[in-house]
Amino acid sequence: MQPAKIAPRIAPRDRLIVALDVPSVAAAEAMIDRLGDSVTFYKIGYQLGYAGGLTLAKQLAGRGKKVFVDLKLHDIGNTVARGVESVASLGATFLTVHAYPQTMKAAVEARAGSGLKILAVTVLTSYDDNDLHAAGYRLNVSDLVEARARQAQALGVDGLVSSPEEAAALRKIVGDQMNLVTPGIRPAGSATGDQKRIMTPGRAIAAGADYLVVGRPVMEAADPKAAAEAIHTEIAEALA
Ligand SMILES: O=C(O)c1cc(=O)[nH]c(=O)n1[C@@H]1O[C@H](COP(=O)(O)O)[C@@H](O)[C@H]1O
Repeated sequence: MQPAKIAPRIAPRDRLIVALDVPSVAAAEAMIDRLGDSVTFYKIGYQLGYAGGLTLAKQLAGRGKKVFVDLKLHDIGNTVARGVESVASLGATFLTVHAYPQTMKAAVEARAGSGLKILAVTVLTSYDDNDLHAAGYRLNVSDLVEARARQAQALGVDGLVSSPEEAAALRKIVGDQMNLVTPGIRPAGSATGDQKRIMTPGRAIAAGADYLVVGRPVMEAADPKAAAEAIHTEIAEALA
């Protein structure tokens, strides 16, 4: 595959974002200790966020780690805006919102003047065309991802969350101005689980992804640090 344009500004080791999908701050801290220098960027989502994880997010940012707060906000504009302001005060780098126009507009306006970047979730990586149709959509995954990417770009959103399967097409649409953040990463041989649109780390980077979000392949590995380092090796090889 022809490598797509890759944003040069991101330090290679910051391209791996590990999802701290654990039930407690204690479990998260134990994993952070185990991973040590091999992980610079952590994602805190529903499971940990609702169990004290937002306080941990602030502490991690204070300790020099980058933090992605994954709350996938979607509400009336005023509520989204006030929520974004609260997350901005944590010192996080990324916050997710669902890619609906009112939500994206409110989030972008509310993050102004902070260091927080807004990521719009296009179509969840656990969805395929049949799942979208079952939810009442007439568009296929690729068409809906592209339509939402165009809306997000027009509204000034900082980045997109999609499967790496869409990364090459998205890069052509949004150029290198938006961060492409891709979950659905599965190193060769690892279990797919509930993900449907997946790629290996190396192929995702070659397709144009800026950041790879990885949960279970690192968090459930017998040696999480070795699993993270193996992903760094794949990323480095794809960038070379
Ligand atoms: O926003 C996300 O981070 C996200 C969007 C998406 O479309 N798919 C997706 O898997 N994620 C998150 O990425 C992580 C993937 O975890 P694993 O499937 O265990 O690697 C989870 O924390 C998900 O919540």
